Amino acid sequence: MKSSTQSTAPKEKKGKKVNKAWLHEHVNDPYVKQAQKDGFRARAAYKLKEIDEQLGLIRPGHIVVDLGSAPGAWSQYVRRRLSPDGAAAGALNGTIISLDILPMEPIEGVVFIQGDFREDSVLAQLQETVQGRPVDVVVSDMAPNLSGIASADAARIAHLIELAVDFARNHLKPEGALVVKLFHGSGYAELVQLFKDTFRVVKTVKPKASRDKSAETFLVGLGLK
Ligand SMILES: C[S@@+](CC[C@H](N)C(=O)[O-])C[C@H]1O[C@@H](n2cnc3c(N)ncnc32)[C@H](O)[C@@H]1O
Repeated sequence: MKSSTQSTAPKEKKGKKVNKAWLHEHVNDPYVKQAQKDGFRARAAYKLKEIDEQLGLIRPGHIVVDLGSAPGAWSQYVRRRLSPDGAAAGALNGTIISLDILPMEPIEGVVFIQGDFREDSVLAQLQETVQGRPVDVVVSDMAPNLSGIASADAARIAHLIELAVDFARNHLKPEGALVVKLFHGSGYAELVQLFKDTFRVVKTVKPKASRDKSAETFLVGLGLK
């Protein structure tokens, strides 16, 4: 794993000026600095941390599935939550299964599956790894590569979230929780409705670590209907 704390840089198409501005903001970002100090691979760790602290989702003994896990900051956070002393490599009380299209540097005790969550064979591999055990928490930070065509991008995002909801419906404990990232814009209302149809309680959270100008927000479903 690269030693620098990762985040998503804007694509080249807007020119070098944008990338320079992004880089400036990135290196001065307090969450980037904190992530380096705390040994997290990405500032994204603080988004899940805040959601977890607000709603008390992840506890020692849990089985947690992390979808779209690379480079691994959320998995690192969950790993620490499942250690009795909160240590990065302490005894692990629980199970973490992480999945991403991209490779991910190993995290001690975390089972990693590399593959596209949209593919049946990858879902089958995940199901095999879960071994029929009821899952406590599913978290998904999956974000597709965006094309810039709003309707196509919204459809891709919605598809990934629908698949995560299907997985949660089939594998979560009745009182389990699903956290997904989604973006304001077209398709948002329908996805909130899908959550309301699936879960007893639905919350939206915009963590402080999620940049104000980013349209991203997080939906949390608690307890299957
Ligand atoms: C914002 S990053 C996740 C960051 C991660 N939560 C962390 O804390 O390090 C989004 C991830 O979703 C993954 N992703 C996007 N589409 C996917 C798919 N269809 N199947 C699996 N992973 C996917 C990307 O490869 C990318 O690594």
